[in-house]
Amino acid sequence: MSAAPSAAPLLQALEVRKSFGATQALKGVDFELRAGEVHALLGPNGAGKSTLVKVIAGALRPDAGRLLLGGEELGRIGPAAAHAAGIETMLQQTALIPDLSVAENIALGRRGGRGGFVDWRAQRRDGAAALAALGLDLRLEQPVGELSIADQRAVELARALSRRCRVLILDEPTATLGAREARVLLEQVRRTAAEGVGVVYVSHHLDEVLEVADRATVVRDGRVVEVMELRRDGVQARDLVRAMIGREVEVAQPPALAGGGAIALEAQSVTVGRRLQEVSLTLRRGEIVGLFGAVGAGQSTLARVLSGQTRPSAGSVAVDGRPLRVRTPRGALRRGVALVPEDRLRSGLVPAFDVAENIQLSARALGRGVLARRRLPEARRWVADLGIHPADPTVAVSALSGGNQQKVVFAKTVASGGRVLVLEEPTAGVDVGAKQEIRALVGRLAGDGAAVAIVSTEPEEVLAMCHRIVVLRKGSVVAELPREAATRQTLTELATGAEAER
Ligand SMILES: Nc1ncnc2c1ncn2[C@@H]1O[C@H](COP(=O)(O)OP(=O)(O)OP(=O)(O)O)[C@@H](O)[C@H]1O
Repeated sequence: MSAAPSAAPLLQALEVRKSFGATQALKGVDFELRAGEVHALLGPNGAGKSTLVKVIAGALRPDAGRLLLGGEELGRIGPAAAHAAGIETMLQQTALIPDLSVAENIALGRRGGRGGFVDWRAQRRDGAAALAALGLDLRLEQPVGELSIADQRAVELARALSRRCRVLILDEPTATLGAREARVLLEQVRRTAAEGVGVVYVSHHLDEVLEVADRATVVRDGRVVEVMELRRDGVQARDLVRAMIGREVEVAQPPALAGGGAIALEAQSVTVGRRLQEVSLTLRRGEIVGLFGAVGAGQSTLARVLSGQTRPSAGSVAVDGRPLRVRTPRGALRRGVALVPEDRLRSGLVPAFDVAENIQLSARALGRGVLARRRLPEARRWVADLGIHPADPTVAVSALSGGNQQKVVFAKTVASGGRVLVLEEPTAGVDVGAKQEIRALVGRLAGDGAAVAIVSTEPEEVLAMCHRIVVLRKGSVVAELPREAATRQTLTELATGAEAER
């Protein structure tokens, strides 16, 4: 059943309003999704994208407005009813059961046959059909826990298809994937839409959006500012940026190297079990070094070793010439080493505390906090520098959108006064405007003498920020190159070993 995008709306949201206390997250939003289309939802951090998809998925009750599915009023439904109506959400973390097989996971959550009996044969047939529709060649008996993250995502798509899902909501679905796997997933998303599903695609990755989506609705400050046709010739990322933030954003260039600073950090023959083998590396003051690799290549383990949070099984790390023998983030901070981890939940944000308190947390733990009366002005500076929204440091962090929480994590770590900064995916989930602000700030910190390591699976991230790029594959360093010698292509080839295979 291959369907071209049809013009009649499959899902309509009309005049949807939603407030949280004084914050009006949605100020009367109209949104329309057609069967068979991939429809991107774009906007800066805090624009209201997550709020809108939660309303559509029945997870949040709107204050006003209507939802229609196939022309019929959905009313005020909860998550279970939305699901039963054919509206599914794929979360950033997979929602599969690792011990169950591919077939069982695909069948999961489906109603049994008549009389409650599960018709296993029919389910296997459906499962196989869904996998085939996505172009997947997986064994139905294989436990899902043995699959790569990329294949697990694909099984989730197959599950949505086999459930006859009508609306599928994807929120940053490639977040945990490397570049090559992300492309495969985008193709599978297209195939899902080709089966007649309406796909809502929320992402800050504009190149992915241009590749996968037919249309985009751009939201800013709780309102729709534009609905764009993306399949027309000549639509480029910068057109999306202009619609999202109302101005053009310059492409960041790495800052000029401050000159051969002293060695701040030195790793020698670091090995961690089978995850990292004999990695040696130096970081100089004033220098920004990229640690680039595909997901699982070892760069996250290296980040934890460099920041003193994982002890290597062999080899050593020295900071300012002295061995780094710490185990906790606080211990590392005492030695001036700070890690901004990718996972905000592990990064010690206290949701109930306000933005200013969170920014001060690490510094205070070290006895370096600013005086109480200077706390707010200091926090206001961060809020302005990074464009944290809402621009009020007394708001609880739990009330911030995901991207804005990421900015607070960043501010908190940098405010702790670290001189060696290990930043994991520092701009993941933040909008294009804030990306440039964070990149500019990292450049200033290096200019002031900090040594910075940027850990990323995204070529753009290291190309935009770093003076030098170290490429890892399967736990080893396979190349080290100056920024001028690196391109997206060379980095991807080195990281995947594609070059070696040719
Ligand atoms: N549970 C909540 N309590 C209070 N305010 C909230 C809550 N959830 C969202 N908000 C506020 O509503 C606004 C919209 O947030 P939303 O999460 O929808 O933004 P978003 O566009 O998804 O952002 P991001 O790109 O950062 O994920 C923001 O100002 C946010 O701070």
